[in-house]
Amino acid sequence: MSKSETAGRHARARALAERLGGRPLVLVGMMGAGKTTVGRRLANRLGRQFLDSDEEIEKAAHMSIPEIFAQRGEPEFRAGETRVIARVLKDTDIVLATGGGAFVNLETRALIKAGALSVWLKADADILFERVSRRANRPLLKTDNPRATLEKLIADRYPIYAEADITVLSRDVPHEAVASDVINAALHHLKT
Ligand SMILES: Nc1ncnc2c1ncn2[C@@H]1O[C@H](COP(=O)(O)OP(=O)(O)OP(=O)(O)O)[C@@H](O)[C@H]1O
Ligand SMILES: O=C(O)C1=C[C@@H](O)[C@@H](O)[C@H](O)C1
Ligand SMILES: [Mg+2]
Repeated sequence: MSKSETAGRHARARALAERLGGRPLVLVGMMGAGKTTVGRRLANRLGRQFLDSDEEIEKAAHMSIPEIFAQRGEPEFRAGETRVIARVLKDTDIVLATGGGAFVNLETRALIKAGALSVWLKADADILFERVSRRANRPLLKTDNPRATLEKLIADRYPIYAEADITVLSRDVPHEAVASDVINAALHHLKT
């Protein structure tokens, strides 16, 4: 990347940090969309703290997500997710990566919509399936046909994710490039 491209990239990140003011930036979307990996880079570029709701829940429960699902069940996980997101959104100067189901929950979605700029990281089923297949840490996909389960989740959830303020395609390009796409789309959204 040339010096002027790098300078332009820094300038856009600074401009977005200013325009966001005291609003958290929240990434939503399916498991494997890249919310955690892209979110970390985004926070770094914006000079903000990065938080991940899945990690916060694991810390609070002293258990991994698969253990929480197995020992407490999904409803308890969702209740914990809402609590954690309400708590971390009090801190405005953050980038928050949410778990894949967080925005689908009515109460959690209302919390995010009320105070944050929400960004849907969207990817198609082939990309998501390839990415989530790398690690067996998604309890919702522990079914006889994980691909069909993923497609059902996509069909159910995409109309809901579409309620986010902005949609950005999570392409199979370096994470930095997806982070740049988020910055550009957010700047565009906040200008209009
Ligand atoms: N743009 C990308 N190109 C290639 N691989 C990617 C990209 N974004 C994410 N990945 C890979 O996909 C996998 C899942 O990404 P990540 O954990 O960030 O997703 P997530 O949206 O946080 O999922 P979850 O909802 O389960 O937490 C990781 O191995 C990550 O490196
Ligand atoms: O899509 C989902 O509902 C989930 C995604 C993960 O981030 C975790 O929050 C958990 O595995 C549930
Ligand atoms: Mg994640």
